[in-house]
Amino acid sequence: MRLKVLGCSGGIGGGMRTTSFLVGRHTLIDAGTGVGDLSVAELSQIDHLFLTHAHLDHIAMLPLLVDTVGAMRDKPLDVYATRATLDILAAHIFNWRVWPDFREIPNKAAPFLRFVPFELGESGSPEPGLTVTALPALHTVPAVGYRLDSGKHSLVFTGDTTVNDEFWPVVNAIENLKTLIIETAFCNRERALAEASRHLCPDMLATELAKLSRPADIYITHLKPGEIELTMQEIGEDAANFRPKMLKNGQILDF
Ligand SMILES: Nc1ncnc2c1ncn2[C@@H]1O[C@@H]2COP(=O)(O)O[C@H]2[C@H]1O
Repeated sequence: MRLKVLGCSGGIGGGMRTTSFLVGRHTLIDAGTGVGDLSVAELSQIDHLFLTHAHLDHIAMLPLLVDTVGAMRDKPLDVYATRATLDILAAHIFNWRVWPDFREIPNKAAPFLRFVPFELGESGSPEPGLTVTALPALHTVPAVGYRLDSGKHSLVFTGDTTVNDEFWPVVNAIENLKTLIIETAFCNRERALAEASRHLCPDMLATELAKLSRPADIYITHLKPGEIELTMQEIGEDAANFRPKMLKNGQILDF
């Protein structure tokens, strides 16, 4: 199975895109600004969107996606997230004020958009050769990470999270773990902000990675613009033995 990074930055500008991964041809993980780089034909092929949480940098393109391709498709776009996250989207985005409620357009019986509750620990298979499982995450709003299992290897994405002891036993039990994409939003100088906004800084990342008991290729995501180089330098110092690499926009990861 193939994952293409459409966006992995903690902000925008200068070619940066916020979080979205295309998995296979029909599945998205999060719908940040990177989704806008797909062609209309590619956008129309998206059948399944798994959201980690409701923050704007992870959902920004969902309203535009469904409006752009809805009429070209013969089935709804299914959005999988916890009930808590779906409730936030219903109340604050698809509320007819910020955006029309595409769960009722063109009609409730055959809508362009469908919400599918997908809770922590739940697994689903959106396309052949891909099983998605929701993993624990701790953020300022309800959040999950995801395990993507091709049957051969698993790739784990933390989503936005801070220090979380519940996450690591689940990851350590994944026998076919190949890749871990983990966030580090801020540099060490911004530790107070990392704690307030429930993210990680390099020092916290090192504490977290010490809980990983399996070998894995480790990629860093969600670096905030303006402190990318410093944060990666600090990661190189604080977590050197894990050889973390910076995840890049456009990068392809096979698993
Ligand atoms: N006190 C705060 N709590 C949460 N987020 C904050 C705060 N101050 C600034 N932010 C920013 O708001 C952003 C919301 O999205 P993120 O969680 O990616 O990252 C967060 C921070 O960059």
